[in-house]
Amino acid sequence: MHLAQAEHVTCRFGAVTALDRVSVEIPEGQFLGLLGPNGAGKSTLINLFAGLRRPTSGRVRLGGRDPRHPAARRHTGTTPQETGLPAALRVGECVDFVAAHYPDPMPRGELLERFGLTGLERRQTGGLSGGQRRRLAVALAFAGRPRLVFLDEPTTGLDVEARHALWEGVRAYHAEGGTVVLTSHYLEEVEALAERVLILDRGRVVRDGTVEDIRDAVRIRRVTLRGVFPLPPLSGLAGLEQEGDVTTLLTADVDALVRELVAAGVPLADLRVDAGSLEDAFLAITRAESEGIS
Ligand SMILES: Nc1ncnc2c1ncn2[C@@H]1O[C@H](COP(=O)(O)OP(=O)(O)OP(=O)(O)O)[C@@H](O)[C@H]1O
Repeated sequence: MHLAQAEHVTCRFGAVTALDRVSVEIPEGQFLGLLGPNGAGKSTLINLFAGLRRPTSGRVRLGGRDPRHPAARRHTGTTPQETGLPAALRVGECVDFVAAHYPDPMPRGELLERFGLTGLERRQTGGLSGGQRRRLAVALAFAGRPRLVFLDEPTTGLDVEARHALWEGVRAYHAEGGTVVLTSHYLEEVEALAERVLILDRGRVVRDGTVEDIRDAVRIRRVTLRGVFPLPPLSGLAGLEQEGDVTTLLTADVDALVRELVAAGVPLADLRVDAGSLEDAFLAITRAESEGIS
């Protein structure tokens, strides 16, 4: 069953087309990573599903209904990119206030524990650190035991420990059958968690598949060499990283690259070839899109 659907959705803001005939179906239980460069339309799509906007054309459905209808959103939790919490309210009061809107909320203690916020019930939200505040905002999306959550950049501004605490909570929710739509600029998080990845670019869906599908579609490989040497001009190079005496070359054609290196007399010390990451594939796809060669 599909919990949420967008059918040929276009959303315009004046002259800007934020979404251009986007269709996507979100089945129950899926962990979907929504990726795209800045301004690709990710937040706009989430806002449509959250019932905050209506599309210029096309149709958006949540549990088979228009998401602007409150009943359609009863089983949905959302953490927008930016959230404001009343500074004078205590953490526990915030949770109780949100939980009161739902028939079967998660017990306060359990919710706070899931997101590493135990012991902060009596703290006013204005006295929380930025990371704690963000985690509370994310936790609130889960207060009503939703079937589907939309998390727009939930880990922005969190340190490593806080990110782990947050992912533990989200992972536990998904392991129990919860459906997650996540946008994040941390692609290694999406790579580790998402079962499906949808890439938007300038309002259009440019890729939709599993992490493996996306990586395989571009077949980017990471070729690593050790040593200090001048690099010759290389054709078909999709990226270059240099750290200390380790050079990493990204390419879709390892054979041709190695031939060029050999021909130029580059010493192939500690040569390693690894599969590219989701981030490598993402950058190759969005670069190709912006150059109009996909
Ligand atoms: N309320 C609005 N008024 C005018 N333009 C808007 C509005 N909301 C979004 N846009 C424009 O629509 C496009 C898509 O924006 P959106 O915020 O959905 O992108 P995004 O993929 O979430 O970007 P980011 O990664 O930067 O958060 C952008 O060009 C943005 O400037």
